[in-house]
Order: sequence, then structure tokens, then C-alpha cells
Amino acid sequence: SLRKMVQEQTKHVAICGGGLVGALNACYMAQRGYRVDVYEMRQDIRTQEIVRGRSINLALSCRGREALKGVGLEETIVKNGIPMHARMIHDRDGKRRPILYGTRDQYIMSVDRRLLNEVLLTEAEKYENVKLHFNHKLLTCNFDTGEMLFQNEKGDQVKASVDLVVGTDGAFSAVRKQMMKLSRFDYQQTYIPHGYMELNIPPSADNEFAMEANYLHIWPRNEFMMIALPNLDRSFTTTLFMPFDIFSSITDERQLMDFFTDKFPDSIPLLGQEALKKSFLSSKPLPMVTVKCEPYHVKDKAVIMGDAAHALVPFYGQGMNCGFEDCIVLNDILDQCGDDFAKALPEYTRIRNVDAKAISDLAMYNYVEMRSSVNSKLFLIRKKLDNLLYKLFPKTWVPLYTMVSFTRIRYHECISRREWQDKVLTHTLRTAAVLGGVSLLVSAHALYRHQGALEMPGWLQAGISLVEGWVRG
Ligand SMILES: Cc1cc2nc3c(=O)[nH]c(=O)nc-3n(C[C@H](O)[C@H](O)[C@H](O)COP(=O)(O)OP(=O)(O)OC[C@H]3O[C@@H](n4cnc5c(N)ncnc54)[C@H](O)[C@@H]3O)c2cc1C
Ligand SMILES: COc1ccc2c(c1)CN(c1nc(C(=O)N(C)c3cc(Cl)c(F)cc3C(=O)O)c(Cl)s1)C2
Repeated sequence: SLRKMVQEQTKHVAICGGGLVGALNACYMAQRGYRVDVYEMRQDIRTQEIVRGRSINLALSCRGREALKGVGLEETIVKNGIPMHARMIHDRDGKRRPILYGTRDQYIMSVDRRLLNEVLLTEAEKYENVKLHFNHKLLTCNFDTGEMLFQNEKGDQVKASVDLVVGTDGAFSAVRKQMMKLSRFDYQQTYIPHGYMELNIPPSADNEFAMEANYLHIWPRNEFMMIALPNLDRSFTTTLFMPFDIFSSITDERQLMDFFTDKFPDSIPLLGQEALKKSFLSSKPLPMVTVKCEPYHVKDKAVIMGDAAHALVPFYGQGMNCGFEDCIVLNDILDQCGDDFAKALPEYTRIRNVDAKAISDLAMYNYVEMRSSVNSKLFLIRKKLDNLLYKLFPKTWVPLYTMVSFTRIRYHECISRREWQDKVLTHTLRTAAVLGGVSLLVSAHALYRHQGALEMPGWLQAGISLVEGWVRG
């Protein structure tokens, strides 16, 4: 029949992992007219009460918004988020200073992870060519036949076979695990010595935000850091980042209160002393892993995206934004290749791998920088210098975080442009220093001559002869 014929022609894809990236990608592939089956190992979160142990709000920035726009969801998500126009830096004596992200229209959004996932799943389900299968955990998949083996909630094994397996099953991806068995598949993962723990700053007594609402609150303390993003219910989800061995050294209320009084004194009344004790001492810090791998595809049969392909440390707020941008990149390539997977998948690896590695390096660099040098003073100075230069030379001096969070400049280009800026800046500063130094020497020399001084101080002599040598050289 015609229906049978059409079914034969229509690409049939399986999306393993119905998290943020999988649900969004289901919308993209449905838009392309593919038959899409989404297999998610957890239950339908839309029927669930609370999902614990995840960063329950996230910073959505330009790349993620563009991806949502591509399936008509940007307004829906932005409507349910809170704009953050600046960081609010909390220093140890409780002083707070804002640092704008840029101009009025340059802001990032705090969005609720669960709401985002629910909206994406519901949107995907609206397509008649999309079917969601919850409680289906992928066990193995065969990249020659496209056959997959799932385990459902009853423990039974369920088979399916498709034209394309899409692995969006997160940092501990089962699809990637299968790919690791293939030859010439490069893989590396690193757990960092820091863990993170979510705390909560509830609304104040009169049900208002306990701090300024439209800010990304940061308590940078070198080795430790706390970050708070606002929620629609006027609370702040607060994430404490600290080395695991420090977490484990705080075992009772006294140690906890001493630590917070010393490091984050202004946060104690905000978190609530009793609530802080209860949640801190009853929670376990969670690990953070970074994964790099290559290639992202297997022939014309499988591709991995999102954390399954590139798990990042969260110190740039780009993990989800990067995974969402993966969907645009693949969709554009499928346009260019006329949905020919044999061409599109290798092209996806060729384009996306270098960018994912770049943002992975940037996030790790930020982690190292944060951990070593960034306290509130330095953070302020660095960002203010960035913003000043950006005001003076808006075309040439675009701060790195602006390129990453407010443009779709390819991640690896953000790094090369930054390196160029660094060269220009160090050269300019060196020249300015030399010119400044030379003019200082010349004017000092003239001053001494003018006053008829016979012999000049040693440093001036040395400086003059150095300059003469340099000019002659
Ligand atoms: C503390 C913290 C803060 C963060 N902050 C930000 C931020 O501010 N901004 C930002 O952009 N990103 C942030 N991130 C990163 C962001 O959370 C991830 O990048 C994002 O969740 C990745 O989405 P994903 O769909 O690729 O993977 P996941 O969200 O992990 O989804 C994977 C899905 O696959 C399912 N699954 C797993 N295995 C199987 C299997 N075998 N079979 C079937 N289904 C399976 C899982 O149940 C899950 O639903 C943060 C991360 C952390 C840890
Ligand atoms: C929910 O848990 C988390 C955890 C970490 C993050 C987020 C949410 C959101 N994050 C963002 N980071 C940037 C950024 O570009 N940089 C350089 C920053 C990096 C760090 Cl670590 C920081 F603390 C501030 C900035 C800053 O500039 O504000 C954004 Cl822009 S958003 C980090």
C-alpha cells in the first residue's frame, strides 16, 4: 500500500535518552519527517514528584536559546525563566558588587531543569511521528544491523531495529560504551577532585526573593565556590563546589558553622542555620566528570550528542547549551547532505568534535582558574577590565565569556580569537610600558641635565644606555 511504501522511505531513528538533549533532538528529527522512537530509562518525569540530585536549575544562554528557537520553543522556555543581567559577587565581609554581563539586552536565563525537560517531552509527543517509551533502558545496540536491546520496568528484554541510533544518554552513555568496543575510538574521562552539593535559599518571610532576583550570585573563594540561581518560586538553588576531602572533613554542626562563618558568612541567614545543617549533613556531594571522545558516529548507523559525546565540568554553564547547539549543527548538516546519513554523520564529527573539545578545555580552564586565583577582588578586576576594553573596542575586544555565552561563534574560534586578543594586549601593554618607561627616562634625564647635575644616579645611567642600545639594536 502507499502507507507501506511511505513507511519504507521514511527514516526510522531511535533516540536513546529522553533527557534535555534527547527530547530536543526528537523535535528536530520529527520536523525532518523521520519516524522517531524515544527510549528513556527513567519513568515519565511528568508523572513524577521530584527528581533529586541534579542541578535543578540551569543557565540558558544564546546557543541554547537558538536551538529552542529552531523548534519554536524559545518563547515558552524564556517565559518560564528568570533573566540574569549580571553576576552579584559576594565577598567575605558581606559586600556585594554587580558586574554586568553586557548591555541591557545581553542577559542569561535561569531555567528549571525539570520544567525544561517536561516542556521538551510534551512538545516532542505532539508530533504524530514521535513515540516516547519510558522505563526502557538500553542494554546493547548493534551498529551493523541497527538492532537495539532494552530492559523494561518488568525486567523483560525488548528488541527494536532502526536506520539510525542517536545516543543522547548522558555522561555515562550506554551507546558510547558500545562505540568504545570499536577500533580507533578515542576516549578519555577525568573526575575532578571537587564535588558539588545543592542547597536552597528559600523566599524571605514575606515571600519575596531573599537576594536580588535578576543576578547570578557567586561567592568565589579560590578553593571553594558557591553559586546561586533564582527560581520562579522566589527561592535560589545554591550549589556549593568544594574538594571532596573538605566535604568529608565537615562531619558535625560545629565544624559546618565554623566553616560557613569563615567562608560564606552572609549566606548563613539566607540559607537558614537549621536548614543548612540539616541539608548539608544529610546530603552527599556529587562527582563531576569530563568526557572527551572521537569520533561521534559509527558509519551511517549511530551518532552521540550532548553529555554522551562531551560531558563538561559546569564552570562555564555550557553543558546543556552545547548539547542543544549539537542539535542545530546536526540538523544543518542533514540539510546540506539531503538526509544521507553516510555523508552527514562523518561531517558531524568533523565539525562538532573540535568545538566540543574547545568548550571542554575552556570549562576546565575556568575551573582551574577559579580554584587557584579567583577570589572576589580579582574576579571583579578581570571582568571590569574585560567590560572596559569591550566598551572601548567593541569590534575587536570581545571578552571570552561574551563570545561563549552571547554569540554562536564556534567554540574553537572563541579560543583562537582570544589568543589573538591576548597577543595584541600583551604587545600593546609591553609597548606602552616601554614607551612609558622610555619617556620617563628621557624626561628624568632632561630634568637632571636641566638642573646641571654632574653625575646622574646609577639607575638613570643604566636606563639611558639600555635605551640607546635598544634603539641602535
Ligand atoms: C552542577 C551542575 C550544574 C550545571 N549547570 C549548567 C548550566 O548552568 N547550564 C548548562 O547549560 N548546563 C549545565 N550543566 C550541564 C547539564 O546539566 C548537562 O549538560 C545536560 O543535562 C546534558 O543533557 P543530556 O540530555 O545530554 O544528558 P542528561 O541530561 O544526563 O540526560 C540523559 C538521559 O538519558 C537517560 N539515560 C541514561 N542512560 C540510559 C540508557 N542506558 N537507556 C536509556 N536512557 C538512558 C537518562 O535517564 C537521562 O534522562 C550542569 C551540570 C551540573 C552537574
Ligand atoms: C547551576 O550551577 C552552575 C554552576 C556553574 C555555572 C553556572 C551554573 C552558570 N555559569 C556561568 N558561567 C558563565 C561564564 O561565562 N563564566 C566565565 C562564569 C563562570 C563561573 Cl564558574 C562563574 F561562577 C561565573 C561566571 C560568569 O561569568 O558569570 C556564565 Cl555567562 S553562566 C557557571
